[in-house]
Amino acid sequence: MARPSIKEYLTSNPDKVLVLDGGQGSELEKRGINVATPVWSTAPFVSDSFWSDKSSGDREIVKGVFSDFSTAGAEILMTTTYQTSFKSVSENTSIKTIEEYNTLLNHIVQFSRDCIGEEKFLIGCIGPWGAHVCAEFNGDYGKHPENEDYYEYFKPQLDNFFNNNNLDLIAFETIPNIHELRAILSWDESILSKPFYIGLSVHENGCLRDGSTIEDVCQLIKSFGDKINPNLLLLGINCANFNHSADIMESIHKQLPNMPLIIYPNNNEIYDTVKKMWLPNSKQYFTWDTLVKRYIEAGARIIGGCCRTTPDDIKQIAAAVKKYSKN
Ligand SMILES: C[S+](C)CC[C@H](N)C(=O)O
Ligand SMILES: N[C@@H](CCS)C(=O)O
Ligand SMILES: [Zn+2]
Repeated sequence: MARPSIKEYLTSNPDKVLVLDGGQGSELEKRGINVATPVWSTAPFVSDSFWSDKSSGDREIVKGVFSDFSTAGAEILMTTTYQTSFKSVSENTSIKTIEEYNTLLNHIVQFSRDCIGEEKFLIGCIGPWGAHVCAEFNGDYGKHPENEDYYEYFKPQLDNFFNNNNLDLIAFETIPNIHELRAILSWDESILSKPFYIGLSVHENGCLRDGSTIEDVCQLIKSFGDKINPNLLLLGINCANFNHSADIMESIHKQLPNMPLIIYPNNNEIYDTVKKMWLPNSKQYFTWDTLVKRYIEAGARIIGGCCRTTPDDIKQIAAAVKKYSKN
């Protein structure tokens, strides 16, 4: 394989900060793909013509997104599989069986790998349980979130991703609820058998979207002590408000100083879950240059952008990473 294991890479290059790509789903949308569907950015891949017609327009758009994020400086990129859980796919598309589902995931991962080449790292993206019911930005998991069988929900995607050598790292992204976080942390190496990270969905006030404080979250992680799954490589926040992202990172770093962090905020807009569109919010008070400097000082090892960030954002992030990291 052309690349080392990501765990080995981060350990043997302790000053290296990797540049991640930007908001894949929103970038596909900007370029004309309709992702306002129950499967979000999986939409282009569930159409047969995407695979049978090698010159399909959607194929060119997806390739273009990978290519432009790579050229902008991304060294680690994600599959567009945020809302590709078996539940979301089987309830909303013509794909119904586990066999068909595995074929879909295998195709998407191989296509993504072909787009980025063998040198760059590829993340298998998994959205939260709440993505299916559009609760990733309010953390509302119903009356008894503690009773939900999160493993049953994630298992088909996990089984596929953990067996796919094209993937270097697995992402649990935009996790808004502490019960879901507790469940993920409770799974040992027999379930989460290769490197993974957890990206928390946090409110601009610094709390997890369900209202749990960052202290609650860090305490929960500390409570695992040395029983924590050694494959948990990084913790962080994603799709957080741009303006507040560095404050939140610093607060996590203060409480978990030895935890390698990952951060990729959105561009400050707010997602309207009914219209399935991004709405403008207050303006951005900082530049990427200022934020990236603070992220690195607060222990970030991977930095990128989430929804509505573009290749131009990644270019600015890459320049700032070059300026402020010692790699
Ligand atoms: C804006 S994306 C990160 C989330 C999409 C949402 N789960 C939906 O289904 O509309
Ligand atoms: N990485 C996801 C969004 C997470 S909020 C995507 O771009 O679709
Ligand atoms: Zn996002």
